[in-house]
Amino acid sequence: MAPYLVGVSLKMYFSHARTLAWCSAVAEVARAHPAVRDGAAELFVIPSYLSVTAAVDLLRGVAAVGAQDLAMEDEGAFTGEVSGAEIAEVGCRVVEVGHAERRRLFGETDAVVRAKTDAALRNGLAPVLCVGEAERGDPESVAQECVRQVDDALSSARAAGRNGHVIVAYEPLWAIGADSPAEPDYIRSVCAHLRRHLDSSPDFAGSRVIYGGSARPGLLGEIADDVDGLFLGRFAHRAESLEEVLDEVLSTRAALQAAGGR
Ligand SMILES: O=C(CO)COP(=O)(O)O
Repeated sequence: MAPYLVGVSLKMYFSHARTLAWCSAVAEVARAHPAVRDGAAELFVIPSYLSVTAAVDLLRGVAAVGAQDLAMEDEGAFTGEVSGAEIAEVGCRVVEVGHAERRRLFGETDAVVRAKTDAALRNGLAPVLCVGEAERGDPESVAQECVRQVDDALSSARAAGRNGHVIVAYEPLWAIGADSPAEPDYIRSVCAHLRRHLDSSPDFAGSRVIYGGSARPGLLGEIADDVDGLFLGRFAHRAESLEEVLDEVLSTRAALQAAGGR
């Protein structure tokens, strides 16, 4: 059975000191947890840039670390930018691309997302490619729109003949920062469609689909058949919540195994 991927973005919520304390607490939880020890769960953590190298050290052996953004270029006169090359150099394995907040607040266009996805893959990083619809719709058309976003984001990398592992984070924009996630059936339907689509792309074999948008303890068991994991935000700010999610990975796998699924 493939491991569930449990990712956390800390966005810009924490100070450096709080990030270090959180990473230490998460490392302790993860080291002791059978879901991580036995490979049932795979963790990744995405702090802000300045905390990335400390997080790599604190989480070594228990969680991959990533950055929340990367430059389109690999080096040069680009003040304020951080290259995928440097992100990989300091030990990151993943990088977020095209998060809804970057699109909405910082003007990231589809062209930028294409270039950053290519930059991630060019540097051996797995892009955590964020896709999602602006408004709640019918799951079939939402899925088609998400597939369009994925294919658009991957198009430059494809044209350059790249392949690799992509983590598609399905995040309905209306569920980000909300009180509750999208309904389980809605999530399942969109994610199942996205998974079928990725499975038909041999150049990105092994790619996974995770759900984010007010994801929290209690959700995984409701959607587990059709997703490869969760992308958590606010509801992972307590290390205990992450522990609950890891508990659910074990109970969910046991239930699926008993039912002969996944
Ligand atoms: O955007 C998200 C993760 O990247 C989701 O954030 P929240 O879970 O805080 O809504």
